[in-house]
Amino acid sequence: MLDLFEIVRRAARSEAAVLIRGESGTGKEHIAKALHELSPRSNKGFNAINCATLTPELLASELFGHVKGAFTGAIRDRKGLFQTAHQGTIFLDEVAEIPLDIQARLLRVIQEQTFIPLGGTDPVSVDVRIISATHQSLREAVQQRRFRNDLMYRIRVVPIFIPRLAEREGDVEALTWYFIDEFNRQGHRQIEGIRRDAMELLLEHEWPGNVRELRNVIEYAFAIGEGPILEIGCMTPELRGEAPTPTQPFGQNHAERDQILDALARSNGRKSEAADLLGMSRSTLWRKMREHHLIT
Ligand SMILES: Nc1ncnc2c1ncn2[C@@H]1O[C@H](COP(=O)(O)OP(=O)(O)OP(=O)(O)O)[C@@H](O)[C@H]1O
Repeated sequence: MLDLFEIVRRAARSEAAVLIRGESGTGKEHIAKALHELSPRSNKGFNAINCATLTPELLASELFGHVKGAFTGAIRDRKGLFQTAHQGTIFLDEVAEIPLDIQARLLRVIQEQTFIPLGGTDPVSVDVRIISATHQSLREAVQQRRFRNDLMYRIRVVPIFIPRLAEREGDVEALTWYFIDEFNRQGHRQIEGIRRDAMELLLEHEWPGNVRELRNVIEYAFAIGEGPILEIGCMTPELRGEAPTPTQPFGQNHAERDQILDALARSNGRKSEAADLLGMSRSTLWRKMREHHLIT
C-alpha cells in the first residue's frame, strides 16, 4: 500500500478533488496545504474556510461573494473565496456541515465552473481545485440525508484517510524531532537531545488531540525547561499523569508545582512574568523551581 506521503505527492500532480478524513488535530489542513504546495497551482492562492463555524448566509457570502445590497449589511460588492482562489485551491474544512442549499450551489460550481454571487445577476467563471476535509463519515451524512450523494462523489475522487497519531508507527518520534527543530529555529533555546524516559512517555501517550497536542507538549517543554536536553520534568502535568488540580490551595505541594508549570507556560518561560502571575518574587520562584526539581 502507498504511504501517506506518496499518495499526497501523486495526488498533488493531478486536478482531482481530494477528500481528507481524520480526527481533529491529525493534520488535515497540513495535508491540504501540502497538496496545494506540491501542485502546479502552488503559485496561486490557497483559500481555507471552516464550514462549521459560519451561519448559512455568511458561509454562502464567504464562498461566492455578494453584490452591494444583497442582504442587510452588504454595503459594497465583495468577492468570495472561489473568485479569489481562481487558478488556485480552495480548502473546505468540515465539509459535511455545509447546509443542503449551499451544497446545491457548490455542485453547480463544480459542474459548470461558474457561479453567481449573492444578489448578483452575472455569472463568474472560475478554475479552482477543491480539497475538502471531514472528521466524520460523509457516507453516513448521505444516509442521514444531510449530504448530497452526487456532491460526495464529486468531492471525494481521491479519498485520503489520516489515522490517529497513536496508530501511526514511528510518527510520534519523527514529529517530536520535527517540532524540536521548529522551536530550535525560533532561537530562544536549543535542544540537542531528549532523555529516553521522556521519549518513552511520549510514545506511551494516547494523544487524544493528535499532532496538535504533540506540538503543544513540545512547545510547553521548550517554554518551561532549561538546558539542552528535554526531560520528564518539563513535560505537561497531563502527560506525567498528574492532572492539574486548580481548586487545591496553593500550599499543597503538587498543586504548587502544577501552578508554577502553568504560570511558566502562560508566560512562555519568562520567569519574572511567571513570578508576577504567581504573586511571588523572582527569587522565590527560582527557589521553588529548584525544590520541585524544575531546574537543577
Ligand atoms: N505531518 C505534520 N508535520 C508537521 N506538522 C503537522 C503535521 N500534521 C499536523 N501538523 C501540525 O499539527 C497542528 C494541527 O494540524 P491541522 O490543523 O492540520 O489538523 P486538522 O486535522 O486540520 O485539525 P482540525 O480538524 O481540528 O481543524 C498544526 O499546527 C499543524 O501544523
